[in-house]
Amino acid sequence: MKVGIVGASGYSGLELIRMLNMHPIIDGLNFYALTSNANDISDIYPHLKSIVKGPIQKWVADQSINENHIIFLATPHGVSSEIVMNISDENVKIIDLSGDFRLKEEQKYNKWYKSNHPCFSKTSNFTYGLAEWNKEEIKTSNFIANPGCYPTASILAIAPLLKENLIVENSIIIDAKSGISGAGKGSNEVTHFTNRNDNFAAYKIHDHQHIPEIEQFLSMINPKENYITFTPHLAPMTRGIMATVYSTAREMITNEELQELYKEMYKDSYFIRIRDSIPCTKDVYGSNLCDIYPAFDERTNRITVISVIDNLIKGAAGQAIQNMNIMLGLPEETGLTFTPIFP
Ligand SMILES: NC(=O)C1=CN([C@@H]2O[C@H](COP(=O)(O)OP(=O)(O)OC[C@H]3O[C@@H](n4cnc5c(N)ncnc54)[C@H](OP(=O)(O)O)[C@@H]3O)[C@@H](O)[C@H]2O)C=CC1
Ligand SMILES: CC(=O)N[C@@H](CCC(=O)OP(=O)(O)O)C(=O)O
Repeated sequence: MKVGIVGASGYSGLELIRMLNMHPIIDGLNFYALTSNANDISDIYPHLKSIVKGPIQKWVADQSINENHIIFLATPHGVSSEIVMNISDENVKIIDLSGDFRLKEEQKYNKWYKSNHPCFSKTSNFTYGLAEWNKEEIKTSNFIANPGCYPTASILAIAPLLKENLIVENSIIIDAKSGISGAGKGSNEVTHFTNRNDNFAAYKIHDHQHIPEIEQFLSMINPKENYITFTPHLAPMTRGIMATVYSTAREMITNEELQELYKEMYKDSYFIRIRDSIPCTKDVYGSNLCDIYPAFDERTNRITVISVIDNLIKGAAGQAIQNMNIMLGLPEETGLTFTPIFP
């Protein structure tokens, strides 16, 4: 099985390389990038020396396709859609990590991504790759839109409550914190050390591209759910996302009942751990796990759910490999059973 990673020089691409290099059924990796160019990937990433070998090449539409059975697009939005637009081979499997094929309404894509989609009609071929809720569809798909990092943490936290119709419509507030690697490898004012170290900041209030993605999926679970309030923050850490999700309960529920509901809902989900203590980002650091802790506050009638993931793994590359496993008929955890890194 030969796999191509487009965007191999980026952060998610590097995580794909690390994990696919240990994957039991993958026997060839090809690397592609835009400007990065090297005879061997370890020339630009010395930490890979004598472990991973292979040149970084330019992606050349149909020629590069033929070199691979599966393609991961770890490329920015706008770039993934350009690449897909120029692929004519319907048999290749594509897993796109960008936001280009997640939204099912063209107007929403153009509005929230602030650009016109070059091939929106191709979106209907893509399945949203959140395996905990969509596994059957993923099994029969050749094209996967891998969920965004914030949507992964947020949807996994709140979906069980919507499925059981336990919360008041449009009462969801998501307060999310991300490590800086979520912004990719580029260096700019946002990622600058002095702006991020010892600092905490909110951004894109009411304007983040993950708002329609979360709303779209939640409304599929419960059609009455239309609008969320979502505020992302940058935390002074390299990796990790914590989503703290608040909603108003229709009726009183005990913490024990919440625990039972979540455990039952995710009993077949290898990567979800329902916690009876409050999780932190390091509990899942470097793993494909998502730890979830639900709690009811009888004074306010609100439910708080905390969810933590590693943005580069369950939020990107690990979830993409989980999807590949399911597409290939393998157990979803194949090659992904490593423990988190703590401390
Ligand atoms: N970082 C994260 O936590 C998450 C990221 N994502 C999504 O995953 C995708 C990748 O993100 P991330 O790894 O952070 O990004 P990076 O900025 O770290 O890397 C982007 C990569 O794309 C390559 N690239 C850009 N344009 C082209 C092109 N025209 N042809 C081929 N390669 C190209 C770059 O190559 P070069 O080095 O040559 O410039 C680079 O390797 C994005 O869509 C992002 O939104 C999703 C969830 C989480
Ligand atoms: C910290 C940080 O900057 N995070 C990125 C999310 C990365 C991601 O998942 O974005 P896509 O939906 O485009 O794939 C952001 O807020 O835009």
